[in-house]
Amino acid sequence: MSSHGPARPLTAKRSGPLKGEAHVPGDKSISHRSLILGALSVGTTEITGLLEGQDVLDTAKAMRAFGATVTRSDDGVWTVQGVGVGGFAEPENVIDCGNSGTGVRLIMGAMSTSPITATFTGDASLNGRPMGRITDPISLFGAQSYGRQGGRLPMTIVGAAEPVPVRYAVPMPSAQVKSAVLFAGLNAPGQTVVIEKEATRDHTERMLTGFGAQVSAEETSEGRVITLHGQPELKPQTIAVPRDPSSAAFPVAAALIVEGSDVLVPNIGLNPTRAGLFTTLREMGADLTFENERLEGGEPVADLRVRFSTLKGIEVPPERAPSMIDEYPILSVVAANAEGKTVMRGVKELRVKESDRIDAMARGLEACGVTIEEDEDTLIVHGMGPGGVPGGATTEARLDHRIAMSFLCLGMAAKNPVKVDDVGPIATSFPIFETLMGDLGAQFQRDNA
Ligand SMILES: O=C(O)C1=C[C@@H](OP(=O)(O)O)[C@@H](O)[C@H](O)C1
Ligand SMILES: C=C(OP(=O)(O)O)C(=O)O
Repeated sequence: MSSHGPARPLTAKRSGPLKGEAHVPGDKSISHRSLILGALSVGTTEITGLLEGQDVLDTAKAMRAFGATVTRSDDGVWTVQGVGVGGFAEPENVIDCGNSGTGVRLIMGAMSTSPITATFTGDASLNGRPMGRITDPISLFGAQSYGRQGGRLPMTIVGAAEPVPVRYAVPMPSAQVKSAVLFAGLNAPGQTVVIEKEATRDHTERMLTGFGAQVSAEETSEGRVITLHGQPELKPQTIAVPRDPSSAAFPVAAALIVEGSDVLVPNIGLNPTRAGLFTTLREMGADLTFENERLEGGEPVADLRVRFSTLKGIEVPPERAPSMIDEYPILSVVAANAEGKTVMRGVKELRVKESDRIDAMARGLEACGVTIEEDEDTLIVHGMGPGGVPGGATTEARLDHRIAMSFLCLGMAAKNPVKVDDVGPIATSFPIFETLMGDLGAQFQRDNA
């Protein structure tokens, strides 16, 4: 059972050319961080373009539970009146982060160095995901945690009353873990140091600097070493959230595989730690150009112009994985429509997302007639050429928005319709997906229609 109500199936049918502009919602990573850093500032932060998906709404609710005042105006401007670093109040009830790994992990980090106790839970997907990757480093600051077997939610965190600063090498490529440690370090005296072997998305570092914290990053033989000076007074900011490249990935991919398509996806954040998919698609031969490249709020932004293309399979360099980690499901759909095989290695982190994304994509693609090879850390898709995927199956979303959206895109180019058993989870990150794709020309059919 999901916690978002009864399952809502949707079928995607082979669609005519996709045409027009796709205005995708705000960046999910930056939206969570805007709310949390706003709550840790002294004064009022103003946010435009916030992603109003369920994941981010759950983080807004959590920030209220920790004592911040979070409001939305009728024209969609969000304000957060913060309580300052170390100012979190103890929540009166359980914090439900829904489907959001980013939400729960960043908030656990942020509260773990305050003398308060909070209990966290989520939906069936989130309650199955590993939290040891957060409880290990926060225990070094002095926090305690009590969760289910295997470090799973529901979990109670007892924040450190007298936190000490930490030096921590993140054992897996994870921006969530890095960010949780940095947020914990905010309320520890002295310098907290986080080391990452592979660079992951750097929104936390950029935004901490924007909010007035002293943060520096240095490339060394150990990897990227990030140093934060604890107990700053964070200054409220005015934030314009760029549009999410991970959401842009869906109309971009659909346009590449649906014959005759020509789509513009304006104002997309192209932070290099996020843009790996677009590099990969170009290597496959995609007609994808960046127009009007510019800087907005310190982040590179461009309009993406994409046209249907005949693509070839490639080997994706494993070191690129962190910069496109959420895009492998949709890349595997594009790969199924390319000529030759696409090899994706170094992707075992996909197994601990909202679902085991290697298994979810492999089983769904196989059901649609695509040949797959996989091991713990690898997914290989044998392409069937443009429009060559047979389709004609029902695929499982497994409470995972990106799996649901990927299979709908598959259906738009397949010979026979592809049904997704539950598209409810799409509302966590891309609530307007169905309308936006429909406006471009995607053919969807509801069960009762
Ligand atoms: O920090 C973030 O905002 C995110 C980091 C990534 O997770 P990991 O840190 O688990 O790789 C990504 O998958 C997630 O969608 C958002
Ligand atoms: C992995 C994702 O999100 P989270 O970890 O925040 O649930 C995602 O959005 O693809």
